Amino acid sequence: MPEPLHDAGPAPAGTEPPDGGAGPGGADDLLRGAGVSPGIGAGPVRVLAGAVPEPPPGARHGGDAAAEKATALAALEAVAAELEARGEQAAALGNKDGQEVLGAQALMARDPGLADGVAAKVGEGTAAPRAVFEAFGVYREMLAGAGEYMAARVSDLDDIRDRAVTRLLGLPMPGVPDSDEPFVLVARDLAPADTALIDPSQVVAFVTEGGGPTSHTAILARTMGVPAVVALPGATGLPEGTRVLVDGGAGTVRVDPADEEVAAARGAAAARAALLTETTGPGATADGHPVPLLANIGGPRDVEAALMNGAEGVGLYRTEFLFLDRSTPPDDAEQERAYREVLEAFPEGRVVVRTLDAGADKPLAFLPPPGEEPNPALGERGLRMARLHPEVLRGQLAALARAAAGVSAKLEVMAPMVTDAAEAAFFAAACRDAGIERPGVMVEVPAAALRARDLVPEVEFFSIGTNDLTQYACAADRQIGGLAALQDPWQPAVLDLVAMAAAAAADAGKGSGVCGEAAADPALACVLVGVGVTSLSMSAPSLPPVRAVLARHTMDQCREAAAAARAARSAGAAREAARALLPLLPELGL
Ligand SMILES: C=C(OP(=O)(O)O)C(=O)O
Ligand SMILES: [Mg+2]
Repeated sequence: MPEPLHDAGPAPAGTEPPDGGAGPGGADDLLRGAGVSPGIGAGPVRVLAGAVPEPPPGARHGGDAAAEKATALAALEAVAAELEARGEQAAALGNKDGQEVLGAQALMARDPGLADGVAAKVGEGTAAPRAVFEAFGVYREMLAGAGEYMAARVSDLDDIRDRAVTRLLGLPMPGVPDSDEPFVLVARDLAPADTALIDPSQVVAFVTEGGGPTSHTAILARTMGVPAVVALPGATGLPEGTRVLVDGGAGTVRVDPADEEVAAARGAAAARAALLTETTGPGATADGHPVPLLANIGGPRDVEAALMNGAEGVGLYRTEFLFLDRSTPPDDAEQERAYREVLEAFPEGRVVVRTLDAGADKPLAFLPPPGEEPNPALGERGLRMARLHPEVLRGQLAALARAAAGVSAKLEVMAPMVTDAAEAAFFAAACRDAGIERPGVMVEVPAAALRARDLVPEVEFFSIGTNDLTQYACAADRQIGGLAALQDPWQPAVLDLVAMAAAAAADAGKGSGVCGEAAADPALACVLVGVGVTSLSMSAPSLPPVRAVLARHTMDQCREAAAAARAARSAGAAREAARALLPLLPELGL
């Protein structure tokens, strides 16, 4: 294995070395990945099954066509019934759209034309799994060629086909597994669609092989308050049902933990949580500089956690999270409802809504990229996608303006993936045309940070997205777990870019917040404040530790830590230099 060059980021993933003090069960039982959502979760492993293999072409059945046909049709009926049941589960979780999509899928599975196609293939001697696969193929081609809207339904069809083929081949079912007890969800990676139906009370932790600290899995886990470890090689090799103890702060997974170890870990987590509730009220440094602490949310269902953790408003409403599990564009009334519900939850507060960030790590079936993209993160996403579909942008802005009418919360709207002043001006004009007075932009492309002075006159505020800013500054795809050490916002280059954006905003008398995951690291939060950012937004469970740590440090301490971090030559050295100047909260392990 090559010598690691980057001392920053999580401990190298893998099994702890023999001298690592692995505790009961031996060294081999402690696995290490990157801890991305703190907390303790213990339970049996349930593995999210990977891709379903294509049944081999030319596979023939044994000669009893009638029995083979009955088997194939029974599999389709079982899939339809299962989809309906999942639809009811989704409805019980308040996800009516999910229920609609699943209901439509159940209808497709029962389509008489599809059954006829399967029967005809079986009649020709084709084995049931292959017959189902080929019969779906005919529909697939029809849909794919029937315009953009229908093409988006191909993935729904593929899902039904895969479920039926899986049953017929006797393989584990794709998608989030069912379980009659809370479990640890283990996966190669979690796609947005996989997570749409997760019931947070059933999943006690996430463990994935892929994904970096800013991947979708990490963000989702933090928002849900579920402990998570990503970038853990071989995680999906953990046998189904194995009991594990996940420490989402330390990034470890203990296999077959002793009961006392689970109890001790839970006790420590509870003590830590109790200590954190001692600092309350609006965010501020020890010497009274206000630093509004806002929440990152993905929809109305995250509001409760935001309020419970004392969010002063919303700093990033990721609107694309509302629509990840559907293949049709949301209608105006539906959007307005989802926005108004959040605005009403923060009377007099600030609510920053981001327009759809479709593409790359957040694909939306109803806004597919116009062509094949070898590098989706560098492709059509965010505002670029909105420029390709101006009617979608206009519809969203109009729904936002209507939602804000008559509510006391202050609506601000920002665009993702903005590169230059012309794009910022385009977006601000679209907002103002819709009656939105406070347009802003995310600064998450290095070009936008480098030329922040050109962008700032066009808008009312900046919100710095350190997840993408780090990805692009360090040329390290945030989806790739193996690059976790380079996806570290402590990289001095990233801190320099943040400082440039913050300075440009301050000189223009405007605010600049950070809404990337960097804001959730208490020490880095102090550094960001010292660098000049004026508010911090993060997933709700991260608010108490950041509030507590900020309250222990003066603005001067933050500035000194920031200067020391920026003077360092690596992410690890920057972290160390800053921490040496920040007493933090050692009693909390910070
Ligand atoms: C907040 C950000 O946006 P997202 O993670 O949704 O891309 C970011 O890039 O830092
Ligand atoms: Mg981003």
